[in-house]
Amino acid sequence: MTVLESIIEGVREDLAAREAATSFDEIKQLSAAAPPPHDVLAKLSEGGVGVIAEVKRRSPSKGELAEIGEPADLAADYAEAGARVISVLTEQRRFGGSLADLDAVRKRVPGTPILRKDFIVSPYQVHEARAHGADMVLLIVAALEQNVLEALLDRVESLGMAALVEVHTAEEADRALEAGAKIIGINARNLHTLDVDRDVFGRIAPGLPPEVIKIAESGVRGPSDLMAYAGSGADAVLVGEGLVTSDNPKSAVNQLVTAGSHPACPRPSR
Ligand SMILES: O=P(O)(O)OC[C@@H](O)[C@@H](O)c1c[nH]c2ccccc12
Repeated sequence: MTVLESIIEGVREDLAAREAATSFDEIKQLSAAAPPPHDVLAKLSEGGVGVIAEVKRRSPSKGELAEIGEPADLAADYAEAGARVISVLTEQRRFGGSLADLDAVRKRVPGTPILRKDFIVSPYQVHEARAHGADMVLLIVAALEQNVLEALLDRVESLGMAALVEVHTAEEADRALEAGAKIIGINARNLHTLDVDRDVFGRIAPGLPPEVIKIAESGVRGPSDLMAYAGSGADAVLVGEGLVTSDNPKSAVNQLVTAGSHPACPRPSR
């Protein structure tokens, strides 16, 4: 079993427990009653290279990353420093996240779009994300059959949310396009082995249509990595570890935001 498969096994067990407590009909009603979602697509199209800053407590590759006191405080720092979207990991077993973290962040940064970062395998989780105030969810191509990917993408868009469709290979990128993805995240980390290869973005992104929003995920250590991804056509970078392990996450975000809006930074092609 690969790392991805074993994570998903745990996710399905935890999901079954939540489904037993709150029915699909109930979670649908809760999602319909939530305040309307932010327009993530517009936010990511603002020009320059944006920063998606992640609230990440631990990771399967590194274990405990940082003692994140209050995720809401961290998120407030990210937002004040100019992050366009805040990503909150809600997977519990490997990443130490929770829907409670999502709730806390939502409450603190009402004006900033939030990405629910989890291993989404069922429409239940999409409604759950919306019910807890998320504006965007992650859909990992490697984890989903094509028909399931397409059904989940439709579900996300029908709720007015955006999907970050994650790929790691050119074949997965073709599947993402086939499904109609508008925002594609190219993850430098292989979720089967956890190896990071920062060149993956530069190999795949130039082959994507210009209108697709391209996000470089993982392995960003600072402004020079952002500039390199920008040179290959990134609209935004998604950063976790480099921020939570920094002495000053707020200034780390600020440095990335400054680099992404600097005149010398290559512009996205759209
Ligand atoms: O901590 P990093 O290397 O900056 O990476 C952030 C983000 O890309 C990473 O957390 C991630 C990308 N895709 C995922 C899928 C599931 C869980 C986590 C992820």
